[in-house]
Amino acid sequence: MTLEPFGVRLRRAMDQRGPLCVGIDPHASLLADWGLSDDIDGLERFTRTVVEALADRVAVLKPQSAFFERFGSRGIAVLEQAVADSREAGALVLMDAKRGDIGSTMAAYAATYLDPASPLFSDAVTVSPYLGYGSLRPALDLARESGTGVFVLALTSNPEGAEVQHAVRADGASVAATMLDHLRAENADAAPMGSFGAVVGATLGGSLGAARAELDINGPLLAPGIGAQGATAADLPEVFGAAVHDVVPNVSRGVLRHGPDTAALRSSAERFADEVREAVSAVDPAAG
Ligand SMILES: O=C(O)c1cc(=O)[nH]c(=O)n1[C@@H]1O[C@H](COP(=O)(O)O)[C@@H](O)[C@H]1O
Repeated sequence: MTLEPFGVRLRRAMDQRGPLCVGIDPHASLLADWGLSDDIDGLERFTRTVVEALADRVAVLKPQSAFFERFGSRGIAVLEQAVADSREAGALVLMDAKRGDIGSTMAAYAATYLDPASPLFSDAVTVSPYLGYGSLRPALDLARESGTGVFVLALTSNPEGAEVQHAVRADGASVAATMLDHLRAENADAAPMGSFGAVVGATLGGSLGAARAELDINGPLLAPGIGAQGATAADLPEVFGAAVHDVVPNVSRGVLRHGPDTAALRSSAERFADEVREAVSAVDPAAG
């Protein structure tokens, strides 16, 4: 079965479920707060609880691979199950793996997450372009073929990102703006939105500089940083301007800290989703 392009599926999910992405980040400290052991059983129970609470209602779930890799092959098995169960319940799965390597190795990462035959097959994956945007080509091509998506780190939510991402090339363009340019070209002619997204932190306030004018990539903008990193839904219009209509805000710890109670996880996700809806609806899509 061939999937519709990821951008089509994502826009539909955003319209139907609201644009929120909830991260599945089983930090050791969260396992402890939930009364779970820091072992494979704790990981499995934490993950199953989040998936059961949210996969039938949020647009996107974003498992953070690092927290599963930490437990070796049994952690990966929990991740595989979470991906399958989440997709089965109707959530799109964005695998947060932030892979990036030379093209020939990138092809193997692409096969891991974007080949429908893979046990970790996901709807989209995060990648790092800092070996050069062109090194991502195998992932971009496989995503196009398999109806999946790729999210490229452009302006990350952490303060250390600026030294790389705001660096200016000989032609005057910043590194981040260059990534956004590449993505715009990748998404050209796609409707209602392309499958190739950028990661732009919700924490960046007014500090995007010239890159803010480059956010119109005709693709999704994953915006982590709401909740534990200090940003709020109300910050989104200032950071993104009219591009806020393409933003998929991510909250991980801000929701997860309400577990293990299922109802509390759900109402927290609903609250964030309502706040995002309200902030986004206040922005005129035609505004600059
Ligand atoms: O790609 C990401 O998701 C990401 C990019 C970024 O710039 N900043 C960022 O925090 N993330 C991820 O988003 C999640 C944020 O988690 P919380 O701070 O708990 O909401 C983590 O899984 C991060 O790895």
